[in-house]
Amino acid sequence: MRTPMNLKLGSRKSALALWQTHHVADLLRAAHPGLTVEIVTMDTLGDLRTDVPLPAIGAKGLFTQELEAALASDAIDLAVHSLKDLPSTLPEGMKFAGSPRRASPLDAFISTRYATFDEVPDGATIATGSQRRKAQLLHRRPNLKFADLRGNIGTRLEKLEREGFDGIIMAHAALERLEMGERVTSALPADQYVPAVGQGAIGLESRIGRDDIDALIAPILDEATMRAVTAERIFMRRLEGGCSVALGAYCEPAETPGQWVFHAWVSSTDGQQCLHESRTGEDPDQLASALVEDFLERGARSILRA
Ligand SMILES: NCc1[nH]cc(CCC(=O)O)c1CC(=O)O
Repeated sequence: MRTPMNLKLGSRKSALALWQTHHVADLLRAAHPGLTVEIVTMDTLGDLRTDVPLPAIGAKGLFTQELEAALASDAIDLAVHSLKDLPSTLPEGMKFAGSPRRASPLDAFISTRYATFDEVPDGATIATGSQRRKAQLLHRRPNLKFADLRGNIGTRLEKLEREGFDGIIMAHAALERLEMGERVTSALPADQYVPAVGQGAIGLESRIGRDDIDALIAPILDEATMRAVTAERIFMRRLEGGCSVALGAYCEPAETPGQWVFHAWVSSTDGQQCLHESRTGEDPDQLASALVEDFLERGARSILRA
């Protein structure tokens, strides 16, 4: 098989995207001494429209489409995404090629006033751009106020200070990767605040038929991460849930070897109508399928529309 000697990785330009792409480049160079890696950066629709809340833009693949066009024309060989941003159904000719080892999947609470989310008093204002996070917080604390929060990680931390929010919620992995882990006030437990599908994982995307790329990336993929995120994406695909609905799914190894726990969450955007369950079993895909069928029977579709 032909191994390309110069590999072109496609990336967004944000600090987090670049960190993740450089991480993939380092892993690939370590696995293939002599390989040269070039990083091609581009803006996506989601980067350009920072003025609008994400659900209002509405398009699928907000952070991925431009990179997919580059894959289609072989301008890049591999696109490096946050897996969370990669839709469950990809454009024709594209595939989810796998993930290296996942970082923290958790949501982080960041505040200069309160040590934990539970200490935040009624009436306080929490900022987040995510419908899922808002719904999960509101479910427990219906008297909180919310503000929208968009932009890259640095911008969001600045807004916490400048706008005087009582707290913000962001992905723990993003702060860790950017060496701002000390900014995390406390992490929200995954069984209560079920993370987004794929959160904390890098998602590699390639053009179907590039067997050379499959062979090249095989040594840097992580089996346990891929079993978990593949199951989470099964759950999401069946519900057609994108980033603008309150849907969470997180699969992790159980304490008993060979067992997995699948945490699932579907709710209305105000968090009032909610399906929430953690189930243990041997096969992540089967846990996802069984849970999603149960949730559909219990009205998941109408709850997500509410
Ligand atoms: N759509 C935003 C987005 N996409 C990926 C990450 C963080 C990294 C990750 O979750 O893997 C974020 C920021 C956030 O959720 O706070």
